[in-house]
Amino acid sequence: MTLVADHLTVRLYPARGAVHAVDDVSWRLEPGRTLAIVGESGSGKTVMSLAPLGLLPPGVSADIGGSVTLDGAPPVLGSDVGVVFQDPPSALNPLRRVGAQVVDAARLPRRARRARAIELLDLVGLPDPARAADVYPHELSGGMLQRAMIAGALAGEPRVLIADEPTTALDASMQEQVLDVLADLQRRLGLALLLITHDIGVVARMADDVAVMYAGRIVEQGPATRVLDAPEHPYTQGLLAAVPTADAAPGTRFVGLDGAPPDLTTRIAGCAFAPRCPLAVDRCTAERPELVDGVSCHVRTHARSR
Ligand SMILES: Nc1ncnc2c1ncn2[C@@H]1O[C@H](COP(=O)(O)OP(=O)(O)OP(=O)(O)O)[C@@H](O)[C@H]1O
Repeated sequence: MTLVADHLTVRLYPARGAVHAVDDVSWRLEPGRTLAIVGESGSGKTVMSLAPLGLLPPGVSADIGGSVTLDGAPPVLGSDVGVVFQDPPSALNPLRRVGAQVVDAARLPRRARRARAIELLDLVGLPDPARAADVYPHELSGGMLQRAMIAGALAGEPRVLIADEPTTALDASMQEQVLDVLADLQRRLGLALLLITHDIGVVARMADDVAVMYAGRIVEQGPATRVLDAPEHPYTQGLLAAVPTADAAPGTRFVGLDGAPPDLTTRIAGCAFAPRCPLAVDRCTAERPELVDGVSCHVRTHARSR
């Protein structure tokens, strides 16, 4: 089952005004593959991934244009697509046992719930799953909790897992463990993984393909090896400039660039990166570049066509 975003646009309406959070992005995610979404904070990674499933920031409404479909139909949260959030302690209820929360997304009769929770906790490699099911969240380490969150995301037997910064809150050894669990599950269950990350090490280790977002748009997209080893968009080059990429360890984060991303309350006519771009020419501020062979840049496209 292939998850496809087709000209997806998301406009958010917080209490005042509108935010062009996602602006005409398209991608495909095949079973068993990992697509990493990278880009600075605020570039739209989370909204792009979650808004089509009805998951919006609190108090915000949205207009969604284009589509996200799984084999042609809108995906159902839980049973088609599971979501692993960034910060397990805040995503879990401290007053409910871990096992009960793990099976929230599964429609099961009461007496089957504990056994299923234990099965799921075992699937994600928790050493004593029966005990883990009966404890409260504060009794588990951060890494264990994140695994429990992954177990919960799998309760509805989804074909796709969206993981939003799944290792950011963890120390280095826990990060490795959680990535091992994700890679292992993917192999065993044939899951497709949409991985939102700031971490080049995570991209290098996990991703088949990468989409680089800037100001709600995809500026570069392609096989992870190509994008990491030979980035073409000036923004991707800037992101990767200061770090070794080939065998970056998990925990190696993208560096910030000088300057600030644009205000997304107004629609940008040209290339959103033009004001910060060392290569920008007049055309860049006037006309939005298309994504051509995986790169959305007038200067690159022009250079290639010569
Ligand atoms: N609650 C909100 N109210 C108003 N605007 C919001 C809200 N949440 C997100 N946005 C806007 O939507 C845009 C996309 O945000 P999003 O969270 O998807 O970015 P992100 O790339 O996932 O960032 P991060 O890496 O920090 O999670 C940003 O411009 C942000 O300001």
